[in-house]
Amino acid sequence: MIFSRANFRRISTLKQIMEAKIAESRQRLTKLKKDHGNVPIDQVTIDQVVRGMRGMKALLTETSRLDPFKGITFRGLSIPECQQRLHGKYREPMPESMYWLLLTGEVPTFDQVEELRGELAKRSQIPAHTLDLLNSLPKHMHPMTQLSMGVLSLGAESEFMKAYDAGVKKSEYWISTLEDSLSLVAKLPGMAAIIYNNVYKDGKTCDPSIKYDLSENFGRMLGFSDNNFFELMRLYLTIHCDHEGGNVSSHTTHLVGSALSDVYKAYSAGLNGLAGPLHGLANQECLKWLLELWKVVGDNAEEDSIAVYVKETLKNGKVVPGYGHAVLRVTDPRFLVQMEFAKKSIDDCPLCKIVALCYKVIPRVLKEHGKAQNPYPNVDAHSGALLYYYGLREFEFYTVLFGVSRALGCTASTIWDRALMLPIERPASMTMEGLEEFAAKE
Ligand SMILES: CC(=O)SCCNC(=O)CCNC(=O)[C@H](O)C(C)(C)COP(=O)(O)OP(=O)(O)OC[C@H]1O[C@@H](n2cnc3c(N)ncnc32)[C@H](O)[C@@H]1OP(=O)(O)O
Ligand SMILES: O=C([O-])CC(=O)C(=O)O
Repeated sequence: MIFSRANFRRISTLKQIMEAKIAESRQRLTKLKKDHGNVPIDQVTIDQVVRGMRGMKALLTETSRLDPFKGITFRGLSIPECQQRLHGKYREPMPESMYWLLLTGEVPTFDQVEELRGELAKRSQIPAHTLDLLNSLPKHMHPMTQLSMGVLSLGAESEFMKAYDAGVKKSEYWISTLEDSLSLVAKLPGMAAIIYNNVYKDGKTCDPSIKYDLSENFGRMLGFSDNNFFELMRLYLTIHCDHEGGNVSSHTTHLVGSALSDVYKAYSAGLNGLAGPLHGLANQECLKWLLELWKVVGDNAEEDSIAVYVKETLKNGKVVPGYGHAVLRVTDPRFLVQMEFAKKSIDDCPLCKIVALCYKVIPRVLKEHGKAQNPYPNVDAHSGALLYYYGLREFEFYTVLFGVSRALGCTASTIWDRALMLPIERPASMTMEGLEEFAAKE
């Protein structure tokens, strides 16, 4: 069943709740700027300027917060708390509930999740020009390039650009940005499924149904029918959705959006950052690396043979994918929750066993190697093994799943950027000479 725009119904509750929250947050921000605008919160060092601004507090992001030792909280809720409070009638948390939480800061009621689920289903139809574009792309083009192009093309229907051209007031930009964001989030699973079926299957994709939630519809469009796979999708799509504002995909979306580009352009840019091997592409790289390791060490791998393989990777000047993090200094809770999922739901998965063994060995080897600030696994170290177990084995597609999920956080943040009327982002840069002058003064 395809849902037409004629069925379009405004999600009045979501908008009303957001309106009230936004009014309150605007007052808080105005007071903060007026009364405390000059309060220093950080000191910038030369090291931070030349080392990717690591740890520099420079962005306002409301949707989530990352603690180096505790990991991510989404609007104050940890991953286990999200599992307890956002699952609806399922075992794992629903991305629809997570989106409501990110947008409003509140855990939704059952009816509110239903309202959002229905609204997203209604908006899921992909415009003909985007379909034609996706169907015209060559199979050898990386799925992330295809997704980014598809998302960019959706901008032809941007409600924000129409509102901007019509001269809508700045204080109302968030409303059309919410419209665009809901449409983007709704269409992403279908676009991802089209890319998957075009590149790896016979090009045929089923339509989403109002009967199912976003995760089950997505799973079915990818050709799966196992309830455990749908549960994995729920978990995957919620835990990858946001990681505060400084990561490459979220920061890029924020930066491009700050120039008042529509959310399709901003998120397409964010996806291009997610497609880098040090960021989201690490999940594909990790599975590739694990499969090669598996070939070498076999089903009954020993810790020693894994250590030898890891040392070889390091000797060749490569990073161990799925390990290390720019902020985290402990094992990523997103890794742990996936490991828990494997223990609960999967009887015999040789790759998951290798992942568990790697978790014993790699931190020790990386510590000995002495370079990585964080020798522990991140989210990407486990996701591929689970997807592979359920039969989603085309690992070049994995980052597309990440992209479907990250849209929740990136669009929610863009709406809040507009709601709080944040200005264009424009930090200062320095020449080496300028830095040397500072150094000389010291
Ligand atoms: C969803 C996500 O984006 S999670 C991250 C996904 N990326 C990966 O898993 C790729 C592997 N990991 C890495 O490359 C890094 O740990 C990053 C990119 C995640 C973080 O980078 P940084 O903050 O610069 O890490 P850090 O400060 O620890 O780096 C110090 C040194 O250790 C090295 N290092 C860090 N992690 C690793 C690793 N997993 N394997 C080998 N070397 C590593 C860095 O390359 C760097 O080397 P250099 O001094 O020769 O340049
Ligand atoms: O926080 C980061 O830099 C990378 C990361 O784990 C994410 O974006 O999910």
